[in-house]
Amino acid sequence: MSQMSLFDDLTAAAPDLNPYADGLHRRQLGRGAWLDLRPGWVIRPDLLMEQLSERVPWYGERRQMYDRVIDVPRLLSFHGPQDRWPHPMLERMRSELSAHYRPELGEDFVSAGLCLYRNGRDSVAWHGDRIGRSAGEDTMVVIVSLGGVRRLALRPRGGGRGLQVPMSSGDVVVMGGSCQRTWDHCVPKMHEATRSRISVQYRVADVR
Ligand SMILES: O=C(O)CCC(=O)C(=O)O
Ligand SMILES: [Fe+2]
Repeated sequence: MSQMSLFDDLTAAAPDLNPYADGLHRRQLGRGAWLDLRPGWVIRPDLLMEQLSERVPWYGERRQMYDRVIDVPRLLSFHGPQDRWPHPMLERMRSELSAHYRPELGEDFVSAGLCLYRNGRDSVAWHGDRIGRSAGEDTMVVIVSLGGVRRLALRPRGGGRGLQVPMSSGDVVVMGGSCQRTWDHCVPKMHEATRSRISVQYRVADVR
């Protein structure tokens, strides 16, 4: 094997990123909320998914629900600005997203929240990311989706017509403007068999 083809083989084995602005599309939701959709940002997303499944320190969470304690139906891992992040691609995505959105957002994304949906029974219930500044201010929450296809469902708070956005491996969805205050979102359970999925969410300081 020549040097060149050996080099090609090595680089071919790594996840990578397409230019973010290519194929980026904004959709206005109303009430000051919008979604940015960037399909196919990550190159070799399933490889990144596999590497993250192994390297991320996943933990389960239990929550009080009325008089019972129940398992949260997904695994989690949270990485703030002071932490060592478990994969260099997580930091590279953070800095490319920050560079793209900084002029509009006025600050950088600083945290990566990861969720692992092991199968179609794992899910996240209706909520807005309203812990911290996002309770009263516009912000952006970025979702990078890896692995099995799932849907992000959104509905206006207080009623009205909702929508569903399919998220495939390597796709990015950004919830922007007033979205966390004026809309709720969820990842519904699926009845069909589905591959596991990892969601990486980037947020600014003091937003959860
Ligand atoms: O799985 C996703 O992409 C969304 C997760 C989510 O909404 C959250 O963790 O706040
Ligand atoms: Fe959320």
